[in-house]
Amino acid sequence: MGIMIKDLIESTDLISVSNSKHALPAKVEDLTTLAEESVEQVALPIIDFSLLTSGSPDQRSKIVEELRNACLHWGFFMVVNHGVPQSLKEELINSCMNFFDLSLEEKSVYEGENASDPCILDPIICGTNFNPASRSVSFWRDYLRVLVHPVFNSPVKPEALSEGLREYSNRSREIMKELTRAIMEGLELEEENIEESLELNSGVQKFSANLYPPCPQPELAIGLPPHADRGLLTLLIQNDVGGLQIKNKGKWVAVNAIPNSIMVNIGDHMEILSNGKYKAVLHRAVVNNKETRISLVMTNGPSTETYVT
Ligand SMILES: O=C(O)CCC(=O)C(=O)O
Ligand SMILES: [Fe+2]
Repeated sequence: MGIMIKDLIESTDLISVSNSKHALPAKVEDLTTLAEESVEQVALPIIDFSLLTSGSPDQRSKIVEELRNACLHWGFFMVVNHGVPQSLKEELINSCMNFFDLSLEEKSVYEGENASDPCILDPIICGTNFNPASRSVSFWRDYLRVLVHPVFNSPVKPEALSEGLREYSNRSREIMKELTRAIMEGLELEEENIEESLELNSGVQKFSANLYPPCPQPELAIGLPPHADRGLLTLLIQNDVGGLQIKNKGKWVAVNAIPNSIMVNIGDHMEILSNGKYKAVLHRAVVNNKETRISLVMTNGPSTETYVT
């Protein structure tokens, strides 16, 4: 496989990324907004998940209303009291870090047979956006992507990854279903049974670990370019290093998760379900020159058989 960024910076003395494929042409991005300090930090709405599942009817209605406002004005919110133990989050982050620490040879098992065909998803794929053979722009990110539902997959190494991933897949699916129900309620589009009509119990869950090693010239590179997510809702957890920015009212703002929260955002299927009322908001990841950032992202979609209208 081609070298990954983590292995590249560990094997060489990379001090500059300008004139390399990691540097962005000024036209692609407004570079002045890439430096962390030039972007305003905002506090996203906080949703108390426990009140949805075990609050009084009044408490639940209040959360439904808060979700409505969060979806309408931000497309991103932080969920607290979600029931995912902090220990599971830490274990998952550690085992993903350990995965990236494997040798290139061990990681290359997951190069992906269909990597060049976006229509075929490999059950497990690991790679980087760095392509030494290409002159086009590439991004400062290594990744591992695993399809975890309806069929569960996991790399065999490190061993702890598989167990944590299965547990997190199950728990995040429950959170996603409950949030979807509450969001539908807030839209007054209460379907008889949203789980059934979207076949959520056989929904597609894709897990990605994104690794952003320190970059010598972060102002010239980007971790992940602006995009909106596929699916209904995306759940994101990360280590303590910031880097996520979202586009809000026409400008980029930095969002930092409060400890022990899960960041959730609207995907394009939810935008369609809400008849365009809730937008799948653009977001991107910037990099820094000090610390490695890791984000663990679970996208949750309907089943492959469902037409979302
Ligand atoms: O790393 C992040 O904060 C963003 C990751 C992301 O947006 C994605 O994987 O879709
Ligand atoms: Fe994303």
